[in-house]
Amino acid sequence: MVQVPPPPPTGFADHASAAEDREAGDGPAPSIAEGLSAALFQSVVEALPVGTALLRDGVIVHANATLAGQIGETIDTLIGSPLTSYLTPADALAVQKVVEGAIALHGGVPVRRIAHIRHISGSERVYSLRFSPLDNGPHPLLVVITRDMTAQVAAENALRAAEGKYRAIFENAVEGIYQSTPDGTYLDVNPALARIYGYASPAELIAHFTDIASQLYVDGTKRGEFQRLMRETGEVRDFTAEVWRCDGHTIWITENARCVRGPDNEVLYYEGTVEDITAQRQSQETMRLLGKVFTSIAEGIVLLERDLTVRTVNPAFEAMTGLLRQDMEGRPARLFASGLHENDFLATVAAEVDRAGLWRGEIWGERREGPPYSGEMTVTAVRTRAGETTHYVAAITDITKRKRDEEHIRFQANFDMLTHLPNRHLIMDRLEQAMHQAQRTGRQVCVMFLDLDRFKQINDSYGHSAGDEVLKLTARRLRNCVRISDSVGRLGGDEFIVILSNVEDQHAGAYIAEKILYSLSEPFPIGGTEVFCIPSVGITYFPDHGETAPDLLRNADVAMYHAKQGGERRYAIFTPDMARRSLALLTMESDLRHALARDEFELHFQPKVRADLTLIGAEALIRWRHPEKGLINPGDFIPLAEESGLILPIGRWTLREACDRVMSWRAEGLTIPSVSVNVSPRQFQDQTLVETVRQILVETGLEPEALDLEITETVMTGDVEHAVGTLRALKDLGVTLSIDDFGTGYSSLNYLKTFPIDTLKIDQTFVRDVLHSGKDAAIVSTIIALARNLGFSVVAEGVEEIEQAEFLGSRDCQNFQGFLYSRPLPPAEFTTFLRTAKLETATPPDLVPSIAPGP
Ligand SMILES: Nc1nc2c(ncn2[C@@H]2O[C@H](COP(=O)(O)O[C@H]3[C@@H](O)[C@H](n4cnc5c(=O)[nH]c(N)nc54)O[C@@H]3COP(=O)(O)O)[C@@H](O)[C@H]2O)c(=O)[nH]1
Repeated sequence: MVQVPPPPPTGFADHASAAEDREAGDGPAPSIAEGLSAALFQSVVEALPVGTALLRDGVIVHANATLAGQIGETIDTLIGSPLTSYLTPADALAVQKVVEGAIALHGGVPVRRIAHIRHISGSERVYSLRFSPLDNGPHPLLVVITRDMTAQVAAENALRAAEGKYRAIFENAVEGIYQSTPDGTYLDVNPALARIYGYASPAELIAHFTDIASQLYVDGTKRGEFQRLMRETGEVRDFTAEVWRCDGHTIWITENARCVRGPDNEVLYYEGTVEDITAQRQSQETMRLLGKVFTSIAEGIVLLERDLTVRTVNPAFEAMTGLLRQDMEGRPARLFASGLHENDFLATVAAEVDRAGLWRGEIWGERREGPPYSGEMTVTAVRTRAGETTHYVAAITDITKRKRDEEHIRFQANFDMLTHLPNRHLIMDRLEQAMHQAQRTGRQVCVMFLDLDRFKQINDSYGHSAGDEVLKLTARRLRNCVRISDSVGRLGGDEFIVILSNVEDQHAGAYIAEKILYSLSEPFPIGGTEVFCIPSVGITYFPDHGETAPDLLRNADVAMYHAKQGGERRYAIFTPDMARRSLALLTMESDLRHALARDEFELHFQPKVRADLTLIGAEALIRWRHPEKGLINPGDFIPLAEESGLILPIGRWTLREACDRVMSWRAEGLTIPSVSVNVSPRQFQDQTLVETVRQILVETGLEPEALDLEITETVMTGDVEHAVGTLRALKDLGVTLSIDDFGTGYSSLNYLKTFPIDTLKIDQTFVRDVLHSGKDAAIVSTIIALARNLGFSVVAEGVEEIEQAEFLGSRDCQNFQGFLYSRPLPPAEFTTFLRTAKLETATPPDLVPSIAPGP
């Protein structure tokens, strides 16, 4: 049975009105308004837009129309019903607890619950139930005000859902998202931005940045640019910048941001997104670089479609072939010179690339104009991940020059560049081949070693290009002297080799040597003049004179050396004895190298006298006191010293020793008007000769006019201008000059008048037979007359008999040197000679021409 509640207290209306007024408030229940009539209060409650009920023990004792409408029942139906009966079970339980705790509520804080009220129609709506106790006691009266919250809760739920959604986007976005202040701090950032900038969390990032301009951007001006855009346009789009990461590395980002403004258009903050485009930029950069590689690489690159039409070519290919990219693109590739490759060559190459992944080889490439080029081509395939070929890349290098260079190098390796004859390497190879052939046929091979006798002189006198010309002409003449099946090679310098293969006997060598000597005895026309350059030829035969190519060559060299010793226009066939002598010479050369240091040289002196036995001078003649071989005469070692170059230090020693010796004799009161010293051709060519003479004169104190230098006629051949220059320079020092062995060489009468000569020495070979040979007598008479006419002094050497001296005197030669007066003497003996011989001593003026020159 429903217990009828007592009538509401007078204050109910007041209370309800106050509850309506303060429905959102959380203060204690207001006191019942005073001054309102109960009826009016009832009306007010009835009119309230919120449901209102009085509950006692949870049962509705009073309800207004709004509550009735909210439930869909009449007020009468409601009264007497527990409020919880209109609620969902879960809510009913919660409300029941509130009702049960109503006593505790009294005088306390109103309690609000959200609950679902079931409408009679079956629908449910969400309400805010606000309970306020009206009195105390075991069964307090509760005012409950119900307000429909369905729309608000739905809106709040929707908002929450939306917020959750956007928060999730914010939290999980791959792009960085931020809100930042115009003065350069972050208000909020998402985890992605923290990640991009290398921070552990958004909070760490936000805490770190106090000035974005200086802390974020590598280029400090970037932030200014960002802000300018914000100011001017309110947004930035695709704003690219390089920024610092937390770890000190830099990355590239792109930003899109906008300016968020307040109601007064003031800037509240910036919000924007950040994308890390480092990888993208790197790949763009890589693409850019690859593009650059493609356009700037020196190799020609052709990109081919699968069907072997040209996709594109690079500039290097255009430059290499003259073919234009626009003419090639989209067309079947024309890479190879027609006629030099099979028509389907490219297809064959592509098939090989499909099979093996690569093709590499040499090609003849086509050019737009001109001959084909020699190319090195590498073709590779561009494949999909699935392995399907989409393109081919052909890289081509023009190796025409390299090929030519290789050819040149091959030529250089085998041929002498000057004469184009086979060089040592190739000629030795040919010799070996000829030896093999001879072994098979039982025949012989003839090896001829040639050396041009005066080549060095030509080189020194006329220059290297003249020397080169002589070598080229020699090569041509040699080739003309032999059969096509024979070989001619150049070993280097002025050394040539001729190989006669398949010779029957040992006459062939001599025959060809004669032929060569005859051919090379013809003058060589060089630069408007003619020079002579005759070879010495050494001959060996395989197998008699050596079983290996080097042996044959070495023995031919030995034979050649002997031919040279025998004079010009000579050839020699090798004999074992020659080898022994060569060895002796080699040993001597080695000893000679040590002789100066070991002080093994000495000078002997031979007087020069006038017919009245006045001493006019002495000739210093070198001797070598060999520790084992005893005294060696200059004839046996001077040629070797010349050849080896040792003559230069030996010559310097001789000069100094001769001058010193004269000074020593003078110191002993023995006067020698003049000392003659031989100057060999090699010494004469030496650039330092004049300075050496000057120095020695200064250092020894000998007056220049007391030194006479004997040179041979050979200086008149070759570079005469240079020779005259040297002679003049020597003369300028004050020394006198004699031509030694006059009549045996190539004296040109024309040069005789040019050369600043003082004395002609008639060679002893003419003097020797002057009494018995009319010709020699005539030559001697002629030389004397020539000297007289040219204003030279004349000395006859090799005078052994008084009759010879008388004959010479009768021909107006008054100066003599020879055994008749004295042999060359060692210094000590020469001292005795000076002291004991009954000789007058001439003073230097006595050395001037004995016969005055004619007008
Ligand atoms: N570059 C140098 N050459 C030199 C030097 N010393 C000598 N020589 C040259 O060596 C050649 C041989 O000289 P040598 O054996 O000393 O013979 C000289 C005389 O001994 C010899 N002579 C002198 N009188 C007679 C004689 O009456 N009968 C005879 N049978 N021989 C005689 O003649 C040589 C002197 O010759 P020359 O120099 O031509 O006056 C010889 O060519 C020397 O030049 C040196 O230091 N440096």
